[in-house]
Amino acid sequence: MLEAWQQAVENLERVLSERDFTTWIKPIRFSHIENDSVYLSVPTLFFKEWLEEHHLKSLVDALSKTAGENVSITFIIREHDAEAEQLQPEDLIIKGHEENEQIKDPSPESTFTPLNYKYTFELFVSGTGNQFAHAAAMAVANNPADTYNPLFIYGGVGLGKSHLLNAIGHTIRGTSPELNVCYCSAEKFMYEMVNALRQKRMEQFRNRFRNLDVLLIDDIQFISGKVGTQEEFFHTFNALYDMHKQIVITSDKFPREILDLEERLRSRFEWGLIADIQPPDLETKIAILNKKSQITGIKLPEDVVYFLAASDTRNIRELEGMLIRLGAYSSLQSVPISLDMARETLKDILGDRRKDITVELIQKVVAEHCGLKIADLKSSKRLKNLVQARQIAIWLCRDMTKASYPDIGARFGGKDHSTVIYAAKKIDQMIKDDLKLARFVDEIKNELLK
Ligand SMILES: Nc1ncnc2c1ncn2[C@@H]1O[C@H](COP(=O)(O)OP(=O)(O)OP(=O)(O)O)[C@@H](O)[C@H]1O
Repeated sequence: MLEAWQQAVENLERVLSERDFTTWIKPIRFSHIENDSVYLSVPTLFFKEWLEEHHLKSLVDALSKTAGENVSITFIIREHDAEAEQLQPEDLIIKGHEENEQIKDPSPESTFTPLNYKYTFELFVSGTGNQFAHAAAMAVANNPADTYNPLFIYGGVGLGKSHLLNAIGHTIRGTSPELNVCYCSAEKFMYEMVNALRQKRMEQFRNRFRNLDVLLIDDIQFISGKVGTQEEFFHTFNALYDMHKQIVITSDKFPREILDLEERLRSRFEWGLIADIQPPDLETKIAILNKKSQITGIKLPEDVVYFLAASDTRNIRELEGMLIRLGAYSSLQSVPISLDMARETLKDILGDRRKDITVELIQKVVAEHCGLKIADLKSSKRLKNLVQARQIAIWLCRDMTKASYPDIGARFGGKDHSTVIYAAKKIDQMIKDDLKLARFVDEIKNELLK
């Protein structure tokens, strides 16, 4: 069986990438056979779990082939892998690991994660919610280590943190190509560290990170609860900070809210400037959509831009997702993007969150917002403010509920369905022409979606 194993390893070397083979197969040792299973020893628990998840099938296939029989494999952890044991097992577990090329590349000479070419300042729309973080990022990009250090950017998912971090990197690389800039997610930092430990090249790892001019670390909340990674990052941080090198960190939480983070790291994150990103308002969402539609070439009519911007999207990534979906649908089905098509195509995405919204709820919230009674909305009174409130309520019912036109008409005091269509169209038009009204309607929508 030992010979079969050696042959299997040789065969695997031919089919796997050099990187995968060196990293994952080479360190495996044949141990013994017990109860019809081949026992292979590996350096760490992390290694064992990784192999089980990613390479077990190829190992079993390769060994069964060379052994001429079906074999099963059991991994055991080698004793006395001293350096690797410095880390706690829970510190070695990579959660939600993304299998992209950069993360997969653990070789000593692996480069840092490349910057995303789409995430530049030119393509970032500054608006309410991100203005402060945007300005802080620009200041740091134009004067690294001379303004805010560290710069800590935090905010909810998909609101542009990575975009700003990459933009800082692009600007510095453009203006000061001599500076050594590293963009790296906290997850990748940990992953590289684990590999360095296993391959006994911690010195190389430290030299790489501690000789940078600019360290851009994305999603630092990932190191929460990971003791070994926090320790290493602490020393990296200190080394860079003491040498007046720029550090920029992003997180989905304020430093104090990151659980299981050592106090000494937490306080360091607060040494420089903390800038938050809040969800964008309607105008910013419209500007971002217009920018993305320019970049992607997916042309959106104005009413669709408003429809997307005013939808209850939680973040910009989702907004982009909807744009891409409309673009794909339009090109695959050869239909132009229109408001009706957008409603239909996105109903699954938007529908779910709206199932609790009823005509009655809309009437109540609109009446409250406009200082009217629900009965006024249902009446036939023609006072200007009343007519507009009624039309807004009807428009919201069409947009946010599944009620049909006749149904909506019936619940607004027995109006016929052409009145409902007219009201909805009127507001469609007014929203395009009157930003104040658009904002007002958006406020009511937000209230309904709370
Ligand atoms: N102000 C903006 N202008 C233009 N595009 C933006 C803006 N904010 C976010 N985006 C876009 O939204 C998408 C998500 O942004 P990004 O990945 O930077 O979010 P994030 O805050 O880092 O999210 P996560 O918490 O998931 O890491 C990207 O495609 C980005 O280009």
